[in-house]
Amino acid sequence: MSAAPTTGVALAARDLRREYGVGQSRVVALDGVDLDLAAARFTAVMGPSGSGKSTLLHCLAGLDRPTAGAVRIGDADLARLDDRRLTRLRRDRIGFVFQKFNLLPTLTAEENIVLPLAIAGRRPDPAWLRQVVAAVGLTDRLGHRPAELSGGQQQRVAVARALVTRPWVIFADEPTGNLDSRAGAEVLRLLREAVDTLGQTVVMVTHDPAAAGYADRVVFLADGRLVDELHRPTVGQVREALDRLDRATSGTGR
Ligand SMILES: Nc1ncnc2c1ncn2[C@@H]1O[C@H](COP(=O)(O)OP(=O)(O)OP(=O)(O)O)[C@@H](O)[C@H]1O
Repeated sequence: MSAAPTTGVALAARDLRREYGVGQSRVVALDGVDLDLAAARFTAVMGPSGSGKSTLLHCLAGLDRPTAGAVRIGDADLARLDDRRLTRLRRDRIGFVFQKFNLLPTLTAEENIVLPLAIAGRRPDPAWLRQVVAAVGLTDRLGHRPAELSGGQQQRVAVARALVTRPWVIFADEPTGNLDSRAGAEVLRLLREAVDTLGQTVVMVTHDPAAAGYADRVVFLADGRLVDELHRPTVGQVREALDRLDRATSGTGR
């Protein structure tokens, strides 16, 4: 497989649909989403509850298969991969940061960070590992287990774990949802720095306009469709766009 793209389009979705259930209980979670994400950019996905943000993230990241449509990440067309290849692509080429950190409690911070490499049977590149650990500010905490770290430090371990494989794309689902605003800001600065200094591509779902204010681009979903987007927005502009969306979707029953 090729190296992570740092220019051009890192990820492309075409006419993405995801339906759940059948008959009366059928729900159209994604209703024809087209999205190109530039490499080495930070994109935030926002929208009202139930608008399809998590479904979109899961389909883009190969955690869920869309009902129809295509997703390309780097040189891979996800629909063409069988389950084994998709699992390998997720392990080697995609980084994840979840709201609930998802660290293994019995492993130290360092062991958690290198876990994706250990699972893949690869050794960490010592210089890269040092750079990642220094970037997340955890050099003096590497021997601690998650329970001995603050929430913000645990999430920084999770960001380092996502960075260590040099993935094509890091997907972050509400990464600051469990953090106070100061720890949340540290994690967001870290993601921003990964984009600016390492050329990392990051996609983040968030409800928080302040978090979206760190992004290069914010796309807005409503009823499973992309309905608006902002480039390099201020937090105020994100709030205004969400207010517009609330007014436009109120009364639609979602
Ligand atoms: N496994 C599932 N089975 C049935 N319906 C589902 C399933 N997952 C999601 N949905 C439905 O699909 C729609 C989109 O859900 P999704 O979780 O993607 O929205 P969201 O924008 O992430 O919401 P939130 O902000 O509340 O997390 C919702 O109507 C939801 O009820």
